[in-house]
Amino acid sequence: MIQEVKLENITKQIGTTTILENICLTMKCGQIYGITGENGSGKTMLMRVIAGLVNPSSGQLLFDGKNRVDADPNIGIMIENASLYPELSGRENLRLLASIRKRATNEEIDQAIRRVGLEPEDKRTFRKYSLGMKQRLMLAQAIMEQPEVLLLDEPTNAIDRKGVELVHQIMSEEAQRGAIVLLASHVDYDIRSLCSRVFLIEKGRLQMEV
Ligand SMILES: Nc1ncnc2c1ncn2[C@@H]1O[C@H](COP(=O)(O)OP(=O)(O)OP(=O)(O)O)[C@@H](O)[C@H]1O
Repeated sequence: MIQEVKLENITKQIGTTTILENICLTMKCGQIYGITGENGSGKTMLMRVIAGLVNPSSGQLLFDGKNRVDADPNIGIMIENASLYPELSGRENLRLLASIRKRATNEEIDQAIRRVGLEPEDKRTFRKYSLGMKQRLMLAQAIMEQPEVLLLDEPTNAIDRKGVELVHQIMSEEAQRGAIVLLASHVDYDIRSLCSRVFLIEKGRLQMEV
């Protein structure tokens, strides 16, 4: 398990626009961290940089003091617009994604689907899922490989009340397992009830602890 993820002066520029500016952040295993901020403030971009989906323009991202290549961190990410195949069932989608890294067995995939309150045997295609079901499946995808770092971008915005409690429970369980959990959310309740530390991002700058 990774003990610490450290961001040192992470900056991301696209063209002449600075999207993230000198972000410094240290996250420790077993903790849930929150990031809140207005639309367009940089929350999703920060998640993408930590996940390795986007390279920072400058600064360092260290996993137990090592760069990504040397540390090879196991990162789970739940992000808006995740591309799942509309014509495949939930289980088929996750099996396809799991075949890339081969870290989760079919049994572990089914377990993750059950954990989010869905049914692995459900034959319905992803296209026919409700918004909340889609979001649950994306959470199952994020946790199925037992990640060391779990990044959740607005994980509850389409989920019903009972589902929200379930998502909170899963996040707590993941932290108890030793994962570093980072949650981006506008939902005050999510942030306050779960996170040991909460940061505010404003125009790409990580401001203060709320
Ligand atoms: N590929 C891109 N090219 C140019 N600008 C981008 C790109 N991706 C994001 N941005 C810009 O970066 C800024 C931060 O976007 P980001 O999606 O990280 O915001 P956010 O805090 O997650 O917002 P929301 O709460 O709406 O999800 C925005 O101004 C956005 O327009």
